[in-house]
Amino acid sequence: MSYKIKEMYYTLQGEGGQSGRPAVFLRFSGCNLWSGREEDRHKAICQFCDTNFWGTDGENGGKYATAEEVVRQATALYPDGFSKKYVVCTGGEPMLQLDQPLVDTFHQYGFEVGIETNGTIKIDLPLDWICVSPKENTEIVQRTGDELKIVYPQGGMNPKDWEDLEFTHYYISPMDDDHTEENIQTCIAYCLKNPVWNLSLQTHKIIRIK
Ligand SMILES: C[S@@+](CC[C@H](N)C(=O)[O-])C[C@H]1O[C@@H](n2cnc3c(N)ncnc32)[C@H](O)[C@@H]1O
Ligand SMILES: Nc1nc2[nH]cc(C(=O)O)c2c(=O)[nH]1
Ligand code: SF4
Ligand SMILES: [Mg+2]
Repeated sequence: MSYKIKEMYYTLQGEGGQSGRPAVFLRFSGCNLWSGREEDRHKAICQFCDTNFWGTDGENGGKYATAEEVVRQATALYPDGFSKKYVVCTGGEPMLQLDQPLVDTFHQYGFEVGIETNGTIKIDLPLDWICVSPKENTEIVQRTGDELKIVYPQGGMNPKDWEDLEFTHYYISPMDDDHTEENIQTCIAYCLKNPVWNLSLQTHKIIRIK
């Protein structure tokens, strides 16, 4: 299996329960809810995406022929001799490409493996951290994990409808759009009223890292 990767870079996890943790971000190209082309955004199932996942032209992007090649590149981004490495598989939709050989190889090389997924594809992989971020008008088949992270407000989506799923942490993350400041206030008020939900900020945008 080969892998189409938009970019791979070393940074801090900006969102959710692992926020602040150094990690390699492995951004796969392609998504099942949007082509990634601006001219298609208005007809996409997911229209608010903040990410360029089209093609393989980013930092360390490309077509990788083997899992070993991917993991070797990820390892090279870390300081030498650190044994609790962490890779966040994202995209695009990482479940279109992430497979057992790649997860196994990351584990062999001393990585914990996390994922940021839209939840429309069932995960049958031994992952160390699963973040599901559901999108309106999709069927969520991955209904368990470590964190459920709802981008809010998101059309008519009601976080209450998601409280029965089996996650350890429940996060509300402000929609980044033309009304971000207002959305942050809406999210703060929502968490204070509904304390099952904790606020997650996109801290990498605040501190201006990738
Ligand atoms: C770009 S997505 C890639 C992973 C996967 N396709 C997904 O949607 O979870 C990474 C994270 O960014 C979030 N996200 C995307 N666009 C956003 C926006 N405009 N404001 C806030 N969060 C956003 C997603 O909900 C997801 O949690
Ligand atoms: N620093 C940083 N943290 C992130 N957490 C989730 C991200 C994503 O795009 O999946 C992301 C990202 O793009 N950058
Ligand atoms: S599902 Fe994720 S990657 Fe795909 S368009 Fe939506 S936010 Fe972007
Ligand atoms: Mg991002």
